[in-house]
Amino acid sequence: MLNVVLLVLAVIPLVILFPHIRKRIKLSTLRHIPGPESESFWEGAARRFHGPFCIPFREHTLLSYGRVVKIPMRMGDLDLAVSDPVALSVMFNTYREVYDLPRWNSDTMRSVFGPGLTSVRGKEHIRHRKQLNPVFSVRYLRQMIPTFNRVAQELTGVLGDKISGPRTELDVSQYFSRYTLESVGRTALGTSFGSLGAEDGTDYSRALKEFGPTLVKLHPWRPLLPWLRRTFPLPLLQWATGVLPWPALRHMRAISDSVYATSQQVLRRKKEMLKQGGESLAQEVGEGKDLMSVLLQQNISSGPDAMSEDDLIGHMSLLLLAATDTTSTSITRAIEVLAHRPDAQAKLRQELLDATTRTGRTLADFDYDAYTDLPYLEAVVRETIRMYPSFYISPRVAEQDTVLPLGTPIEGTDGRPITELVVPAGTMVWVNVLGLNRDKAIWGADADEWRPERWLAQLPASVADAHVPSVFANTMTFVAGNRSCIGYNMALTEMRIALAHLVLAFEFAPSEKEVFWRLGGVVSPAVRGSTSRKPEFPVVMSRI
Ligand code: HEM
Repeated sequence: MLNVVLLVLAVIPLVILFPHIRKRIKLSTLRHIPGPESESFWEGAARRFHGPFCIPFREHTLLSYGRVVKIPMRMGDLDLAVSDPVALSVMFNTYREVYDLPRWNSDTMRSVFGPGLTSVRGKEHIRHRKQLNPVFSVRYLRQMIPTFNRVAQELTGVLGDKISGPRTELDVSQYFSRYTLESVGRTALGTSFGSLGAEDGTDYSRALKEFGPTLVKLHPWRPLLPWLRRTFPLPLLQWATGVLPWPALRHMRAISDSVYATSQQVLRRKKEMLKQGGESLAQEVGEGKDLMSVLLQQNISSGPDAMSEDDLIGHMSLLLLAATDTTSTSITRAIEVLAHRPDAQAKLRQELLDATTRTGRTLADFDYDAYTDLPYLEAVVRETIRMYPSFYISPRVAEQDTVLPLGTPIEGTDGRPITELVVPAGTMVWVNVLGLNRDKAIWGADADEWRPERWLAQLPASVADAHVPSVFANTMTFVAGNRSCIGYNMALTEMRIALAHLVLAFEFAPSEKEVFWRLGGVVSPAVRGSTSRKPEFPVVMSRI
């Protein structure tokens, strides 16, 4: 009897550890891929690669080792970062059902926001995406231009009021954030979050802003979430988040409650207006043309495929989250480079002046085509999102063993060429957005330089020859495949409009304070020496 008990006790750990041991053995095929050193068996390079101040290490890792990078993780695990266009094409096309968001990622989003696009996986994602795709078409975007113009005018009005004297230093970060939140609030949800000049914003806008930095604090524990969700009932987990003495977790719970309550309130009001019909809808902020109103009307005729109230609430919350900081930090990056490059700033301002004079219209009357017909503005936008993507990496996990062919072989650490990657199931494969956007073999020797002029001439043949699987301008900024950014056209439009209004109204020069970039969900600006957790971007402004 004792022997049987001992045997069982010996077998249990083996059963638990077997999948991990098998994965470690399979991972050994990747051992000669170049990458940063591990700090220790327990830590790998995880602490340096994730966390608020990881940006310099991330940039070094993603830009220095070539198109495939091996990143040692905790307890001997390995992640890959891939920027080889052929391998990425195979991931996004042939293996589109194999490489999905990791479960810890979608489970986090689901726990906080409910079932939005980034919370669902596999077939459920395909169904939701099919329902949402049409409302993101350029057809609807064209109708939103007057709203974006109005919000951009509010932005320049609020900033103009803050300028006292010929040159004033302002922290514009919060105002750019409010511009993007208000733009997407009015056009996507048909709701307003109040004046762009209000000092503190609403509970909802604060909750959305605090999500990213709080998530970065909880990141090391996220891999446990799928297991917790499988093991314990949801009400118990929800109760625990409210009582455990863990400030970041409790904060996340408060964020979740606040976002859910507001989205629910907006949705119920919208449904009520829809029931009352045309007159009532026309008086709403979005005049019944906002994406949620369109979606609700589509939903009525969708029969059994109609989205539930929880689905719609999840979509609303996640759309706002995905739309706000990503776009505002891209606008901030553009203003940062323009402040350092007065020549480019003057050239852009001249193009805008010429266009308003030629057409006899002010920017407030510009439509979609008028904005896309400004080559230098377009070049500034493209070059900024190429050089400074809001996400340097995008996560995917291999759900089964796969082989990814490489377009260009890499040299292994043993000096031998590697032509394909044998990727075991369960391996994290990060899409190396930054690496691809700055790949010198694709973009040329000046790939690390912000040079909008590259977009005014024919791009080098190497760009077309690389066949980058991209949704915009051969860059990986919005990723690609069935999980690519659904709102990229809206983001680009908001950027064009904000930059046009800002550069025509103000001149920008760098602050003497040192600005650096850290991870707060997306890559966000901060001031060296400041203790603030919020994004900060001081810039010297004068009225034109
Ligand atoms: C410059 C601004 C933006 C950037 C750089 C950006 C980038 C991205 C990236 C990289 C992804 C893919 C993430 C992944 O594959 O893991 C993504 C997904 C997404 N984005 Fe954006 N985004 C921006 C603006 C927007 C806007 C304005 C909206 C909505 C109006 C939006 C809505 C979404 C949604 C809903 C997803 C999830 C798509 C899915 O899982 O099917 N984004 N975005």
